[in-house]
Amino acid sequence: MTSDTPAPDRTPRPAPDPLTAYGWDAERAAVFAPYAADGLAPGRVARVDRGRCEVVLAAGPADAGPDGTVTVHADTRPARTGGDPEAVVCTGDWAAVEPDTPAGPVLRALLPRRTRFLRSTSSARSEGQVLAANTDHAVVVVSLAVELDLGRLERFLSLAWASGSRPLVALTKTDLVPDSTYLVADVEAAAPGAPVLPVSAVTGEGAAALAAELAGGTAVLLGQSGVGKSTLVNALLGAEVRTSGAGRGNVGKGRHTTTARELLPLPGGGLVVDTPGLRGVGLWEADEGLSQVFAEIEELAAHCRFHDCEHHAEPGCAVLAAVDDGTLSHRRFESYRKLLRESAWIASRTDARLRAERAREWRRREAAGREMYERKRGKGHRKAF
Ligand SMILES: Nc1nc2c(ncn2[C@@H]2O[C@H](COP(=O)(O)OP(=O)(O)OP(=O)(O)O)[C@@H](O)[C@H]2O)c(=O)[nH]1
Ligand SMILES: [Zn+2]
Repeated sequence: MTSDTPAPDRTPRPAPDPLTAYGWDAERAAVFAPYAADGLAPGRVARVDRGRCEVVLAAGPADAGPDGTVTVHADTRPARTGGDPEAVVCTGDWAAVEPDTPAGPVLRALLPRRTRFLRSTSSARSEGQVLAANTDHAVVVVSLAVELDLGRLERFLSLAWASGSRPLVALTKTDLVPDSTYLVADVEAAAPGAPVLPVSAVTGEGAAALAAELAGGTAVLLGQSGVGKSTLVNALLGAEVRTSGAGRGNVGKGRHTTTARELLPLPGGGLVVDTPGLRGVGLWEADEGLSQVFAEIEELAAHCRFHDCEHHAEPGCAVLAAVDDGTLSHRRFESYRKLLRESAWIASRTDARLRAERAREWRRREAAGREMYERKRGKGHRKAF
């Protein structure tokens, strides 16, 4: 191609990659280049179940599906995990697949994850369990039909932030409350940095706005049972899309489609991951998320006299001062402390190394506290602040 020709460029463009609808982009293609050179195909994991997974690949001419993809089944054991315990295949992963081996398609490697939802395991092992990978949006679903539990909302939001996904709050069942203005305001105050969308499956309010928010990526829905997650997923999918997978039948030898997958393309663009284990989970590795959810408290904490202030009774604590003068609500402060404690407890339970470190830290603090106390006593008066 010459750069000095004024005529419009009429070179034929390649057809859009069918995997684009599944989140394939230039950056992923660049990371994948060495695998492509090895003759491997990129695919997105749509479901994992007992050592087997479903992977969506761009279809060849022989097995053209309606959207240009084909779903294949493979073992979840990729060849190159580098011993990383987190490198266990999960829904949403991108993989390098050798499509045609005598044993069927084989996963050769996993691409690095941009985001992931982790759950700490109940065992003593320190690694978490990955529930979903490469999600861009985390929709925290809250029902307006029952009393708002802002503490629970804050917990889900910290999980969302910690995953690396962009949080979004969907307030469902607005048709059941006469005026949701104050409820929306309360939720907004508890969710800094996250858009809050009131929706109703009955009136259709907010459905288009939500679809527009999710159009550009992969979303997961989090929330308590009964808040309306399935209803929301169905509304996003539309009835047609749900059944179209079943109508596809067999494609190609040894390959077949399935309706059981958990990675569901939305008609307006984007995908939703609907993994049973992901809907209402406990807190795991959410410290980073907590500082996002409680951004204003972390900001106050920067002004505490001691940089490691725990906001209990320390002198010069800016957080306690804000609670005292009413700028920080007591409820929010307590919620912050509760979630921090819970998060630290889970971390310590699952990580012996951290436990040992923490014991050392407490000993150090105790000694420092004793020393300070002795010094104060020695001076015979309390320092004013
Ligand atoms: N009035 C009203 N009812 C709704 C709305 N959305 C969901 N519901 C009802 O709420 C109930 C629970 O909805 P689901 O979508 O099953 O809730 P879920 O969050 O998926 O629940 P789990 O599957 O248990 O996690 C159902 O009876 C729905 O019909 C809404 O916007 N308005
Ligand atoms: Zn403090």
